[in-house]
Amino acid sequence: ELANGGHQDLPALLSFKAYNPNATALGTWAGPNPCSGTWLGVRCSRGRVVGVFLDGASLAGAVAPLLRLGQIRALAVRNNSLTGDLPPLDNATASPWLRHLLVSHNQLTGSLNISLGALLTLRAEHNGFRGGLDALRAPSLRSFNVSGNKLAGEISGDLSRFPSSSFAGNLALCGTPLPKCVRAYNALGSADSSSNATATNIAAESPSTASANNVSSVSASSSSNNGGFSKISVTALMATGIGNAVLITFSLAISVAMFVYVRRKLRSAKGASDAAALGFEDQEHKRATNGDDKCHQKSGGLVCFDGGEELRLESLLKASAEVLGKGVSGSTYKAVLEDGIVVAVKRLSALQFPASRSKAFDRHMRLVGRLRHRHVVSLRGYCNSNGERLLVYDFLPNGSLQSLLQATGCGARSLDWAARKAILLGVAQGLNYIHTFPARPGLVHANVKPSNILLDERGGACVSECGLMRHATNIQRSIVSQSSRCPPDLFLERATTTTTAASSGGWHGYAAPELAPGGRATQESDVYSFGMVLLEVVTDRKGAPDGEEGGDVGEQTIGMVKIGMMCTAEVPEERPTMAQVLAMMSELM
Ligand SMILES: Nc1ncnc2c1ncn2[C@@H]1O[C@H](COP(=O)(O)OP(=O)(O)OP(=O)(O)O)[C@@H](O)[C@H]1O
Repeated sequence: ELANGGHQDLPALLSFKAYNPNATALGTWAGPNPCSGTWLGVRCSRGRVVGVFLDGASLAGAVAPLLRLGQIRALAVRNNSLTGDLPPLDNATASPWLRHLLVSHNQLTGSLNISLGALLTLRAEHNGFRGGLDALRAPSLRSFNVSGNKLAGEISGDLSRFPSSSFAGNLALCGTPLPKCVRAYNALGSADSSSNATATNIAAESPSTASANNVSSVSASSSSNNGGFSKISVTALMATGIGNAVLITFSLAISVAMFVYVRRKLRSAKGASDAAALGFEDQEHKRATNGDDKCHQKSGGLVCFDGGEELRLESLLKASAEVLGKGVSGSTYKAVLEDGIVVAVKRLSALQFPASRSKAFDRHMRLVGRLRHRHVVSLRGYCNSNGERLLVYDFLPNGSLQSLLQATGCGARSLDWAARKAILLGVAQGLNYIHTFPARPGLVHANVKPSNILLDERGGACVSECGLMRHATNIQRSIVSQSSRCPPDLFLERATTTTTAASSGGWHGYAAPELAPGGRATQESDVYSFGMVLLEVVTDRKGAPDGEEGGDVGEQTIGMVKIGMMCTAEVPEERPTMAQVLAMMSELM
Protein backbone atom coordinates (compact mmCIF):
# COMPACT_ATOMS: atom_id res chain seq x y z
CA GLU A 1 0.00 0.00 0.00
CA LEU A 2 2.27 2.71 -1.21
CA ALA A 3 0.90 6.15 -1.90
CA ASN A 4 2.96 9.00 -3.31
CA GLY A 5 6.01 6.82 -3.16
CA GLY A 6 5.70 6.08 0.56
CA HIS A 7 3.76 3.76 2.83
CA GLN A 8 0.53 5.40 4.00
CA ASP A 9 1.15 4.61 7.65
CA LEU A 10 4.76 5.70 7.69
CA PRO A 11 4.24 9.40 8.63
CA ALA A 12 2.15 8.59 11.71
CA LEU A 13 4.61 5.98 12.95
CA LEU A 14 7.61 8.20 12.34
CA SER A 15 6.08 11.16 14.10
CA PHE A 16 5.49 8.89 17.12
CA LYS A 17 9.07 7.68 16.85
CA ALA A 18 10.28 11.29 16.78
CA TYR A 19 9.27 11.60 20.44
CA ASN A 20 11.46 8.62 21.25
CA PRO A 21 14.58 8.83 19.12
CA ASN A 22 16.60 6.67 21.48
CA ALA A 23 14.01 4.12 22.57
CA THR A 24 15.42 0.63 22.16
CA ALA A 25 12.01 -0.75 21.30
CA LEU A 26 11.74 1.55 18.29
CA GLY A 27 15.24 0.80 17.05
CA THR A 28 13.70 -1.61 14.55
CA TRP A 29 11.42 1.09 13.16
CA ALA A 30 13.53 1.81 10.15
CA GLY A 31 13.12 1.48 6.43
CA PRO A 32 10.31 2.47 4.11
CA ASN A 33 7.82 -0.29 4.91
CA PRO A 34 6.41 -0.71 8.43
CA CYS A 35 4.74 -3.91 7.25
CA SER A 36 8.00 -5.59 6.31
CA GLY A 37 7.74 -7.71 9.45
CA THR A 38 10.81 -6.22 11.09
CA TRP A 39 9.13 -3.31 12.91
CA LEU A 40 8.81 -4.36 16.53
CA GLY A 41 5.27 -4.26 17.88
CA VAL A 42 3.70 -3.36 14.54
CA ARG A 43 1.08 -5.71 13.11
CA CYS A 44 -0.21 -5.42 9.59
CA SER A 45 -2.99 -6.88 7.55
CA ARG A 46 -3.24 -6.50 3.79
CA GLY A 47 -0.37 -4.05 3.78
CA ARG A 48 -1.80 -1.63 6.36
CA VAL A 49 -0.92 -1.24 10.02
CA VAL A 50 -3.76 -2.71 12.09
CA GLY A 51 -2.07 -3.03 15.47
CA VAL A 52 0.65 -1.41 17.54
CA PHE A 53 1.71 -3.30 20.67
CA LEU A 54 4.27 -1.51 22.78
CA ASP A 55 3.40 -2.20 26.40
CA GLY A 56 6.15 -1.38 28.88
CA ALA A 57 8.55 -0.10 26.25
CA SER A 58 9.77 3.01 28.18
CA LEU A 59 8.14 5.35 25.69
CA ALA A 60 7.44 9.04 26.17
CA GLY A 61 5.68 11.76 24.21
CA ALA A 62 2.19 11.94 22.75
CA VAL A 63 0.08 8.99 21.74
CA ALA A 64 -1.88 11.08 19.21
CA PRO A 65 0.19 10.14 16.12
CA LEU A 66 -0.59 6.46 16.60
CA LEU A 67 -4.29 7.26 16.70
CA ARG A 68 -3.96 8.82 13.27
CA LEU A 69 -3.17 5.40 11.76
CA GLY A 70 -6.06 5.08 9.35
CA GLN A 71 -6.82 1.39 9.83
CA ILE A 72 -5.64 0.69 13.31
CA ARG A 73 -7.75 -1.82 15.19
CA ALA A 74 -5.72 -2.43 18.31
CA LEU A 75 -3.39 -0.06 20.13
CA ALA A 76 -1.71 -1.26 23.32
CA VAL A 77 0.80 1.14 24.87
CA ARG A 78 0.31 0.42 28.56
CA ASN A 79 2.94 1.02 31.22
CA ASN A 80 4.88 3.74 29.44
CA SER A 81 5.39 7.43 30.21
CA LEU A 82 3.22 8.88 27.48
CA THR A 83 2.01 12.42 28.02
CA GLY A 84 -0.34 14.94 26.45
CA ASP A 85 -4.05 14.84 25.74
CA LEU A 86 -5.85 11.96 24.18
CA PRO A 87 -7.30 13.57 21.05
CA PRO A 88 -11.07 13.42 20.47
CA LEU A 89 -11.75 10.11 18.77
CA ASP A 90 -14.65 9.56 16.44
CA ASN A 91 -15.20 8.03 13.05
CA ALA A 92 -13.95 11.17 11.34
CA THR A 93 -10.76 11.72 13.35
CA ALA A 94 -9.72 8.13 14.09
CA SER A 95 -9.91 4.71 12.55
CA PRO A 96 -13.54 3.59 12.59
CA TRP A 97 -12.20 0.06 13.09
CA LEU A 98 -10.49 0.88 16.37
CA ARG A 99 -11.61 -1.90 18.69
CA HIS A 100 -9.02 -2.06 21.42
CA LEU A 101 -7.46 0.97 23.01
CA LEU A 102 -5.17 0.16 25.91
CA VAL A 103 -3.36 3.19 27.30
CA SER A 104 -3.38 2.48 31.03
CA HIS A 105 -0.49 3.42 33.34
CA ASN A 106 0.76 6.49 31.48
CA GLN A 107 0.54 10.22 32.20
CA LEU A 108 -2.09 11.09 29.62
CA THR A 109 -4.35 14.06 30.22
CA GLY A 110 -7.39 15.76 28.70
CA SER A 111 -10.89 14.42 28.59
CA LEU A 112 -12.20 11.11 27.36
CA ASN A 113 -13.93 12.41 24.29
CA ILE A 114 -14.53 9.18 22.42
CA SER A 115 -17.37 8.29 20.13
CA LEU A 116 -16.56 5.00 18.44
CA GLY A 117 -19.14 2.36 17.69
CA ALA A 118 -16.60 -0.43 17.18
CA LEU A 119 -14.64 0.07 20.40
CA LEU A 120 -14.67 -3.12 22.48
CA THR A 121 -11.89 -2.43 24.94
CA LEU A 122 -10.96 0.81 26.65
CA ARG A 123 -8.28 0.54 29.31
CA ALA A 124 -7.36 4.03 30.44
CA GLU A 125 -6.70 3.48 34.14
CA HIS A 126 -3.96 5.30 36.01
CA ASN A 127 -3.54 8.39 33.91
CA GLY A 128 -4.51 12.01 34.50
CA PHE A 129 -7.79 12.17 32.55
CA ARG A 130 -10.18 14.88 33.73
CA GLY A 131 -13.75 15.92 33.17
CA GLY A 132 -16.84 13.76 32.98
CA LEU A 133 -17.78 10.62 31.13
CA ASP A 134 -20.64 12.10 29.19
CA ALA A 135 -18.50 12.52 26.06
CA LEU A 136 -17.71 8.83 26.05
CA ARG A 137 -19.97 7.00 23.64
CA ALA A 138 -18.90 3.47 22.91
CA PRO A 139 -21.93 1.18 23.01
CA SER A 140 -19.99 -1.97 22.14
CA LEU A 141 -17.54 -1.75 25.06
CA ARG A 142 -16.91 -5.08 26.73
CA SER A 143 -13.83 -4.31 28.74
CA PHE A 144 -13.60 -0.90 30.36
CA ASN A 145 -11.53 0.71 33.09
CA VAL A 146 -10.92 4.37 33.88
CA SER A 147 -9.94 3.97 37.52
CA GLY A 148 -7.18 6.10 39.03
CA ASN A 149 -7.81 9.27 37.02
CA LYS A 150 -9.18 12.71 37.89
CA LEU A 151 -12.64 12.19 36.48
CA ALA A 152 -15.73 13.74 38.02
CA GLY A 153 -19.48 13.76 37.49
CA GLU A 154 -22.23 11.26 37.08
CA ILE A 155 -21.82 7.80 35.57
CA SER A 156 -24.85 7.23 33.48
CA GLY A 157 -26.43 5.03 30.87
CA ASP A 158 -24.54 2.19 29.38
CA LEU A 159 -21.38 2.64 31.44
CA SER A 160 -23.25 1.80 34.66
CA ARG A 161 -23.09 -1.90 33.75
CA PHE A 162 -19.36 -2.03 34.52
CA PRO A 163 -18.18 -2.86 38.05
CA SER A 164 -17.15 -0.19 40.55
CA SER A 165 -13.50 -1.23 40.13
CA SER A 166 -13.69 0.25 36.62
CA PHE A 167 -14.30 3.70 38.11
CA ALA A 168 -12.52 3.60 41.49
CA GLY A 169 -9.99 6.18 42.61
CA ASN A 170 -11.26 9.17 40.65
CA LEU A 171 -11.78 12.70 41.82
CA ALA A 172 -15.55 12.82 42.04
CA LEU A 173 -17.39 10.20 40.05
CA CYS A 174 -20.78 9.11 41.32
CA GLY A 175 -23.83 7.15 40.30
CA THR A 176 -24.23 3.42 39.62
CA PRO A 177 -22.10 1.40 40.23
CA LEU A 178 -20.58 3.95 42.65
CA PRO A 179 -22.68 5.54 45.38
CA LYS A 180 -25.52 7.74 44.29
CA CYS A 181 -24.88 11.33 43.31
CA VAL A 182 -26.07 13.66 46.04
CA ARG A 183 -27.82 16.78 44.81
CA ALA A 184 -27.02 20.04 46.61
CA TYR A 185 -29.98 21.99 47.88
CA ASN A 186 -30.72 25.58 47.02
CA ALA A 187 -30.69 28.37 49.54
CA LEU A 188 -34.33 27.92 50.48
CA GLY A 189 -33.73 24.32 51.50
CA SER A 190 -35.83 22.54 48.89
CA ALA A 191 -34.40 19.93 46.55
CA ASP A 192 -33.65 21.77 43.36
CA SER A 193 -33.81 19.47 40.43
CA SER A 194 -34.46 22.22 37.93
CA SER A 195 -31.63 24.67 38.63
CA ASN A 196 -28.71 22.58 37.45
CA ALA A 197 -26.47 25.62 37.59
CA THR A 198 -26.12 25.23 41.33
CA ALA A 199 -26.59 21.47 41.71
CA THR A 200 -23.26 19.65 41.97
CA ASN A 201 -22.80 15.91 41.83
CA ILE A 202 -20.95 14.70 44.83
CA ALA A 203 -19.34 11.31 45.11
CA ALA A 204 -20.20 10.05 48.54
CA GLU A 205 -17.06 7.91 48.20
CA SER A 206 -14.89 11.00 48.48
CA PRO A 207 -15.84 12.97 51.57
CA SER A 208 -13.26 15.70 51.18
CA THR A 209 -14.26 16.52 47.64
CA ALA A 210 -17.88 16.10 48.62
CA SER A 211 -17.69 18.69 51.32
CA ALA A 212 -15.69 21.07 49.15
CA ASN A 213 -18.12 20.77 46.29
CA ASN A 214 -21.06 21.01 48.58
CA VAL A 215 -19.80 24.16 50.21
CA SER A 216 -18.93 25.76 46.93
CA SER A 217 -22.27 24.90 45.42
CA VAL A 218 -24.07 26.31 48.44
CA SER A 219 -22.02 29.51 48.39
CA ALA A 220 -22.55 29.84 44.66
CA SER A 221 -26.19 29.46 45.28
CA SER A 222 -26.14 32.06 48.05
CA SER A 223 -24.26 34.55 45.97
CA SER A 224 -26.62 34.00 43.08
CA ASN A 225 -29.33 35.07 45.43
CA ASN A 226 -27.49 38.20 46.51
CA GLY A 227 -29.39 40.29 44.00
CA GLY A 228 -32.60 39.69 45.93
CA PHE A 229 -31.00 40.02 49.36
CA SER A 230 -33.00 43.07 50.50
CA LYS A 231 -36.25 41.32 49.78
CA ILE A 232 -35.48 38.48 52.16
CA SER A 233 -36.38 39.07 55.77
CA VAL A 234 -33.77 38.62 58.51
CA THR A 235 -35.77 35.71 59.90
CA ALA A 236 -35.88 34.05 56.50
CA LEU A 237 -32.15 34.64 56.11
CA MET A 238 -31.41 33.14 59.51
CA ALA A 239 -33.67 30.21 58.78
CA THR A 240 -31.88 29.66 55.48
CA GLY A 241 -28.48 29.88 57.20
CA ILE A 242 -29.44 27.37 59.83
CA GLY A 243 -31.07 25.16 57.22
CA ASN A 244 -27.89 25.24 55.14
CA ALA A 245 -25.70 24.42 58.13
CA VAL A 246 -27.91 21.47 59.05
CA LEU A 247 -27.91 20.24 55.46
CA ILE A 248 -24.14 20.55 55.12
CA THR A 249 -23.59 18.67 58.39
CA PHE A 250 -26.11 16.04 57.39
CA SER A 251 -24.68 15.42 53.93
CA LEU A 252 -21.16 15.39 55.37
CA ALA A 253 -22.18 12.76 57.91
CA ILE A 254 -23.78 10.64 55.19
CA SER A 255 -20.71 11.02 52.97
CA VAL A 256 -18.34 9.96 55.74
CA ALA A 257 -20.55 7.03 56.72
CA MET A 258 -20.75 5.81 53.13
CA PHE A 259 -17.03 6.29 52.62
CA VAL A 260 -16.26 4.14 55.68
CA TYR A 261 -18.81 1.54 54.57
CA VAL A 262 -17.52 1.32 51.00
CA ARG A 263 -13.93 1.13 52.18
CA ARG A 264 -14.71 -1.69 54.60
CA LYS A 265 -16.56 -3.56 51.88
CA LEU A 266 -13.67 -3.18 49.48
CA ARG A 267 -11.19 -4.31 52.09
CA SER A 268 -13.11 -7.43 52.98
CA ALA A 269 -13.62 -8.29 49.30
CA LYS A 270 -9.91 -7.82 48.65
CA GLY A 271 -9.04 -9.93 51.68
CA ALA A 272 -11.20 -12.76 50.39
CA SER A 273 -9.67 -12.69 46.93
CA ASP A 274 -6.16 -12.50 48.38
CA ALA A 275 -6.85 -15.53 50.50
CA ALA A 276 -7.90 -17.42 47.40
CA ALA A 277 -4.83 -16.27 45.53
CA LEU A 278 -2.42 -18.82 46.92
CA GLY A 279 -0.98 -16.47 49.49
CA PHE A 280 0.43 -13.62 47.47
CA GLU A 281 2.04 -11.09 49.69
CA ASP A 282 5.02 -9.35 48.14
CA GLN A 283 4.42 -5.67 47.27
CA GLU A 284 6.92 -5.87 44.47
CA HIS A 285 4.59 -8.23 42.67
CA LYS A 286 1.49 -6.20 43.45
CA ARG A 287 0.93 -5.34 39.81
CA ALA A 288 1.06 -8.94 38.80
CA THR A 289 -1.24 -9.88 41.68
CA ASN A 290 -3.71 -7.19 40.71
CA GLY A 291 -3.75 -8.68 37.26
CA ASP A 292 -6.51 -11.02 38.39
CA ASP A 293 -8.92 -8.10 38.70
CA LYS A 294 -8.59 -7.65 35.00
CA CYS A 295 -9.30 -11.27 34.35
CA HIS A 296 -12.85 -12.12 33.51
CA GLN A 297 -14.90 -15.03 32.30
CA LYS A 298 -16.02 -14.91 28.72
CA SER A 299 -18.57 -16.81 26.74
CA GLY A 300 -17.58 -20.45 26.48
CA GLY A 301 -15.30 -20.18 29.48
CA LEU A 302 -12.33 -18.25 28.12
CA VAL A 303 -10.51 -16.64 31.00
CA CYS A 304 -8.27 -13.80 30.02
CA PHE A 305 -5.36 -12.15 31.75
CA ASP A 306 -3.61 -8.82 31.51
CA GLY A 307 -3.04 -8.05 27.84
CA GLY A 308 -5.54 -10.67 26.68
CA GLU A 309 -8.65 -8.58 27.11
CA GLU A 310 -9.25 -8.57 23.40
CA LEU A 311 -9.43 -12.36 23.19
CA ARG A 312 -12.74 -13.99 22.41
CA LEU A 313 -13.32 -17.69 22.16
CA GLU A 314 -15.41 -17.24 19.02
CA SER A 315 -12.64 -15.35 17.23
CA LEU A 316 -10.09 -17.93 18.38
CA LEU A 317 -12.18 -20.70 16.94
CA LYS A 318 -12.67 -18.76 13.72
CA ALA A 319 -9.00 -17.81 13.36
CA SER A 320 -6.87 -19.18 10.58
CA ALA A 321 -4.44 -21.59 12.21
CA GLU A 322 -1.20 -23.26 11.29
CA VAL A 323 0.28 -26.20 13.21
CA LEU A 324 3.57 -25.27 14.86
CA GLY A 325 4.23 -28.66 16.32
CA LYS A 326 3.04 -31.47 18.46
CA GLY A 327 4.54 -32.17 21.84
CA VAL A 328 3.88 -34.55 24.67
CA SER A 329 1.36 -32.24 26.24
CA GLY A 330 -0.61 -31.40 23.11
CA SER A 331 -0.43 -29.53 19.83
CA THR A 332 0.48 -25.90 19.30
CA TYR A 333 -0.96 -23.67 16.59
CA LYS A 334 -0.19 -20.23 15.30
CA ALA A 335 -3.53 -18.44 15.06
CA VAL A 336 -4.17 -15.17 13.26
CA LEU A 337 -7.24 -13.47 14.70
CA GLU A 338 -9.53 -11.23 12.71
CA ASP A 339 -7.87 -8.15 14.24
CA GLY A 340 -4.57 -9.25 12.81
CA ILE A 341 -3.38 -10.25 16.26
CA VAL A 342 -1.23 -13.36 16.19
CA VAL A 343 -1.23 -15.77 19.11
CA ALA A 344 0.04 -19.26 19.85
CA VAL A 345 -2.69 -21.62 20.97
CA LYS A 346 -1.79 -24.82 22.75
CA ARG A 347 -4.48 -27.46 22.68
CA LEU A 348 -3.77 -29.82 25.55
CA SER A 349 -4.05 -33.55 25.15
CA ALA A 350 -7.08 -34.92 26.99
CA LEU A 351 -5.02 -37.97 27.92
CA GLN A 352 -2.41 -35.93 29.75
CA PHE A 353 -4.81 -33.46 31.31
CA PRO A 354 -7.90 -35.31 32.49
CA ALA A 355 -11.03 -33.41 33.52
CA SER A 356 -10.81 -34.83 37.06
CA ARG A 357 -7.98 -32.42 37.86
CA SER A 358 -9.84 -29.42 36.63
CA LYS A 359 -9.79 -27.30 39.78
CA ALA A 360 -6.08 -27.59 40.42
CA PHE A 361 -5.49 -26.85 36.76
CA ASP A 362 -7.64 -23.68 36.94
CA ARG A 363 -5.81 -22.52 40.06
CA HIS A 364 -2.50 -23.06 38.39
CA MET A 365 -3.49 -21.28 35.19
CA ARG A 366 -4.74 -18.24 37.08
CA LEU A 367 -1.39 -18.08 38.80
CA VAL A 368 0.64 -18.52 35.62
CA GLY A 369 -1.55 -15.88 33.93
CA ARG A 370 -0.04 -13.36 36.31
CA LEU A 371 3.55 -13.98 35.31
CA ARG A 372 4.82 -11.00 33.39
CA HIS A 373 8.52 -10.86 32.64
CA ARG A 374 10.68 -10.05 29.65
CA HIS A 375 12.02 -13.61 29.61
CA VAL A 376 8.79 -15.51 30.26
CA VAL A 377 6.22 -16.05 27.49
CA SER A 378 2.99 -14.41 28.62
CA LEU A 379 -0.12 -16.53 28.96
CA ARG A 380 -2.92 -14.21 27.80
CA GLY A 381 -5.86 -16.50 28.40
CA TYR A 382 -7.07 -20.04 28.65
CA CYS A 383 -10.18 -22.06 28.23
CA ASN A 384 -11.14 -25.10 30.27
CA SER A 385 -14.55 -26.36 29.41
CA ASN A 386 -16.19 -29.55 28.17
CA GLY A 387 -12.91 -31.40 28.39
CA GLU A 388 -11.29 -28.94 25.96
CA ARG A 389 -8.25 -27.05 27.20
CA LEU A 390 -6.75 -24.27 25.19
CA LEU A 391 -3.93 -22.04 26.34
CA VAL A 392 -3.34 -18.76 24.54
CA TYR A 393 0.21 -17.42 24.61
CA ASP A 394 1.98 -14.56 22.90
CA PHE A 395 3.32 -15.79 19.60
CA LEU A 396 7.09 -15.61 19.41
CA PRO A 397 8.18 -15.33 15.80
CA ASN A 398 11.74 -16.58 15.91
CA GLY A 399 11.31 -20.26 16.73
CA SER A 400 12.79 -22.10 19.64
CA LEU A 401 16.26 -22.76 20.98
CA GLN A 402 15.75 -26.32 19.81
CA SER A 403 15.29 -25.24 16.19
CA LEU A 404 18.30 -22.96 16.53
CA LEU A 405 20.50 -25.75 17.84
CA GLN A 406 19.26 -28.24 15.28
CA ALA A 407 19.59 -25.95 12.30
CA THR A 408 22.40 -26.90 9.96
CA GLY A 409 23.32 -26.06 6.41
CA CYS A 410 23.47 -22.76 4.60
CA GLY A 411 20.21 -21.33 5.99
CA ALA A 412 21.30 -21.90 9.58
CA ARG A 413 21.87 -18.85 11.76
CA SER A 414 25.32 -18.67 13.24
CA LEU A 415 25.19 -18.63 16.98
CA ASP A 416 28.17 -16.67 18.23
CA TRP A 417 29.28 -16.59 21.83
CA ALA A 418 27.52 -13.31 22.61
CA ALA A 419 24.22 -14.71 21.34
CA ARG A 420 24.64 -17.92 23.33
CA LYS A 421 25.41 -15.97 26.50
CA ALA A 422 22.42 -13.67 25.96
CA ILE A 423 20.10 -16.65 25.51
CA LEU A 424 21.36 -18.39 28.64
CA LEU A 425 21.21 -15.23 30.69
CA GLY A 426 17.64 -14.61 29.54
CA VAL A 427 16.58 -18.14 30.46
CA ALA A 428 18.26 -17.83 33.86
CA GLN A 429 16.46 -14.53 34.50
CA GLY A 430 13.12 -15.98 33.43
CA LEU A 431 13.54 -19.02 35.66
CA ASN A 432 14.69 -16.93 38.59
CA TYR A 433 11.57 -14.77 38.21
CA ILE A 434 9.38 -17.88 38.19
CA HIS A 435 11.13 -19.36 41.23
CA THR A 436 10.88 -16.15 43.23
CA PHE A 437 7.32 -15.29 42.23
CA PRO A 438 5.38 -14.90 45.48
CA ALA A 439 3.26 -18.03 45.52
CA ARG A 440 2.91 -20.73 48.12
CA PRO A 441 4.17 -23.29 47.31
CA GLY A 442 6.81 -21.68 45.11
CA LEU A 443 6.38 -22.03 41.36
CA VAL A 444 8.27 -24.69 39.45
CA HIS A 445 8.65 -24.71 35.68
CA ALA A 446 8.95 -28.50 35.47
CA ASN A 447 9.78 -28.77 31.77
CA VAL A 448 12.88 -26.74 30.98
CA LYS A 449 14.17 -27.85 27.60
CA PRO A 450 15.20 -26.17 24.34
CA SER A 451 11.77 -26.47 22.66
CA ASN A 452 10.25 -24.55 25.56
CA ILE A 453 12.77 -21.75 25.20
CA LEU A 454 11.43 -19.44 22.51
CA LEU A 455 13.05 -16.51 20.79
CA ASP A 456 11.38 -13.12 20.53
CA GLU A 457 11.63 -10.48 17.81
CA ARG A 458 15.06 -9.44 19.01
CA GLY A 459 16.36 -12.97 19.47
CA GLY A 460 15.91 -12.73 23.26
CA ALA A 461 15.08 -15.97 25.06
CA CYS A 462 11.70 -16.50 26.74
CA VAL A 463 10.74 -19.46 28.86
CA SER A 464 7.40 -20.98 27.93
CA GLU A 465 4.85 -23.35 29.47
CA CYS A 466 5.60 -22.76 33.09
CA GLY A 467 4.35 -25.52 35.36
CA LEU A 468 2.19 -27.21 32.77
CA MET A 469 3.78 -30.61 33.11
CA ARG A 470 3.05 -30.73 36.81
CA HIS A 471 -0.57 -31.18 35.83
CA ALA A 472 0.02 -33.90 33.31
CA THR A 473 -0.65 -37.50 34.31
CA ASN A 474 0.76 -39.89 31.72
CA ILE A 475 3.79 -37.95 30.79
CA GLN A 476 6.31 -40.75 31.32
CA ARG A 477 5.08 -43.07 28.64
CA SER A 478 5.10 -40.52 25.89
CA ILE A 479 8.39 -38.99 26.86
CA VAL A 480 10.39 -42.06 25.90
CA SER A 481 9.54 -41.61 22.25
CA GLN A 482 10.46 -37.96 22.55
CA SER A 483 13.91 -38.42 24.00
CA SER A 484 15.47 -38.75 20.58
CA ARG A 485 16.77 -35.27 21.39
CA CYS A 486 20.02 -36.03 23.18
CA PRO A 487 21.85 -34.04 25.77
CA PRO A 488 25.39 -32.95 24.83
CA ASP A 489 27.86 -35.71 23.98
CA LEU A 490 30.43 -34.26 26.31
CA PHE A 491 28.24 -35.13 29.25
CA LEU A 492 27.31 -38.57 28.11
CA GLU A 493 27.74 -40.00 31.57
CA ARG A 494 25.09 -37.69 33.01
CA ALA A 495 22.99 -38.11 29.94
CA THR A 496 23.04 -41.88 30.40
CA THR A 497 21.50 -41.43 33.82
CA THR A 498 18.63 -39.43 32.44
CA THR A 499 18.20 -41.54 29.34
CA THR A 500 17.89 -44.54 31.62
CA ALA A 501 15.42 -42.53 33.64
CA ALA A 502 13.46 -41.93 30.50
CA SER A 503 13.32 -45.54 29.49
CA SER A 504 12.35 -46.57 32.96
CA GLY A 505 9.42 -44.22 33.01
CA GLY A 506 11.16 -40.88 33.66
CA TRP A 507 10.99 -38.18 31.05
CA HIS A 508 13.20 -36.40 28.58
CA GLY A 509 16.96 -36.03 28.52
CA TYR A 510 16.94 -32.74 30.40
CA ALA A 511 15.11 -34.03 33.45
CA ALA A 512 16.84 -34.49 36.78
CA PRO A 513 17.59 -38.08 37.82
CA GLU A 514 15.48 -37.85 40.97
CA LEU A 515 12.35 -37.41 38.85
CA ALA A 516 12.37 -41.03 37.79
CA PRO A 517 10.21 -42.89 38.38
CA GLY A 518 7.22 -40.78 39.34
CA GLY A 519 9.24 -38.05 41.11
CA ARG A 520 7.73 -34.59 41.45
CA ALA A 521 9.48 -31.68 39.77
CA THR A 522 11.02 -29.11 42.11
CA GLN A 523 12.96 -25.88 41.75
CA GLU A 524 16.11 -28.01 42.17
CA SER A 525 15.08 -30.18 39.24
CA ASP A 526 14.50 -27.01 37.18
CA VAL A 527 18.07 -25.98 38.00
CA TYR A 528 19.27 -29.37 36.80
CA SER A 529 17.40 -29.01 33.50
CA PHE A 530 18.75 -25.50 33.09
CA GLY A 531 22.25 -26.89 33.67
CA MET A 532 21.73 -29.46 30.91
CA VAL A 533 20.50 -26.78 28.52
CA LEU A 534 23.45 -24.57 29.46
CA LEU A 535 25.95 -27.34 28.81
CA GLU A 536 24.37 -28.08 25.47
CA VAL A 537 24.37 -24.45 24.38
CA VAL A 538 27.94 -23.87 25.52
CA THR A 539 29.42 -27.01 24.05
CA ASP A 540 27.45 -27.22 20.82
CA ARG A 541 29.80 -25.50 18.41
CA LYS A 542 27.87 -26.30 15.22
CA GLY A 543 26.77 -22.78 14.43
CA ALA A 544 29.68 -21.01 16.12
CA PRO A 545 31.81 -18.77 13.92
CA ASP A 546 35.42 -19.88 13.49
CA GLY A 547 38.16 -18.49 15.72
CA GLU A 548 36.00 -17.97 18.79
CA GLU A 549 37.79 -20.47 20.99
CA GLY A 550 40.59 -18.44 22.52
CA GLY A 551 40.92 -15.45 24.88
CA ASP A 552 37.91 -14.22 26.83
CA VAL A 553 35.56 -16.60 25.08
CA GLY A 554 37.65 -19.58 26.11
CA GLU A 555 37.74 -18.43 29.72
CA GLN A 556 34.05 -17.69 29.81
CA THR A 557 33.27 -21.06 28.23
CA ILE A 558 35.17 -22.82 31.00
CA GLY A 559 33.38 -20.72 33.62
CA MET A 560 30.00 -21.54 32.12
CA VAL A 561 30.80 -25.24 31.98
CA LYS A 562 31.62 -25.09 35.69
CA ILE A 563 28.25 -23.50 36.40
CA GLY A 564 26.58 -26.19 34.29
CA MET A 565 28.35 -28.91 36.30
CA MET A 566 27.16 -27.37 39.56
CA CYS A 567 23.60 -27.20 38.30
CA THR A 568 23.65 -30.83 37.23
CA ALA A 569 24.95 -32.16 40.55
CA GLU A 570 23.49 -35.56 41.29
CA VAL A 571 22.21 -34.55 44.71
CA PRO A 572 19.48 -31.88 44.42
CA GLU A 573 20.57 -30.08 47.60
CA GLU A 574 24.03 -29.51 46.18
CA ARG A 575 22.72 -27.54 43.22
CA PRO A 576 22.77 -23.74 43.37
CA THR A 577 19.53 -21.75 43.28
CA MET A 578 18.65 -19.84 40.12
CA ALA A 579 19.50 -16.61 41.94
CA GLN A 580 22.99 -17.97 42.64
CA VAL A 581 23.33 -19.16 39.06
CA LEU A 582 22.44 -15.66 37.86
CA ALA A 583 24.99 -14.09 40.18
CA MET A 584 27.72 -16.46 38.98
CA MET A 585 26.86 -15.84 35.34
CA SER A 586 26.86 -12.08 35.78
CA GLU A 587 30.26 -12.21 37.47
CA LEU A 588 31.63 -14.26 34.62
CA MET A 589 30.41 -11.87 31.94
N1 LIG B 1 4.25 -19.12 22.05
C1 LIG B 1 4.82 -19.71 20.99
N2 LIG B 1 5.23 -18.98 19.96
C2 LIG B 1 5.84 -19.56 18.90
N3 LIG B 1 6.10 -20.87 18.81
C3 LIG B 1 5.71 -21.67 19.82
C4 LIG B 1 5.04 -21.14 20.95
N4 LIG B 1 4.79 -22.15 21.81
C5 LIG B 1 5.27 -23.27 21.24
N5 LIG B 1 5.81 -22.99 20.03
C6 LIG B 1 6.44 -23.94 19.12
O1 LIG B 1 5.50 -24.92 18.77
C7 LIG B 1 6.12 -26.19 18.67
C8 LIG B 1 5.32 -27.20 19.48
O2 LIG B 1 5.40 -26.82 20.84
P1 LIG B 1 4.80 -27.70 21.98
O3 LIG B 1 4.98 -26.96 23.24
O4 LIG B 1 3.42 -28.12 21.60
O5 LIG B 1 5.71 -28.98 21.96
P2 LIG B 1 7.07 -29.29 22.65
O6 LIG B 1 7.65 -28.08 23.32
O7 LIG B 1 7.92 -29.94 21.63
O8 LIG B 1 6.67 -30.37 23.73
P3 LIG B 1 5.94 -30.24 25.14
O9 LIG B 1 4.55 -30.66 24.90
O10 LIG B 1 6.71 -31.14 26.00
O11 LIG B 1 6.03 -28.80 25.57
C9 LIG B 1 7.54 -26.04 19.16
O12 LIG B 1 8.39 -25.97 18.04
C10 LIG B 1 7.55 -24.72 19.85
O13 LIG B 1 8.81 -24.12 19.73
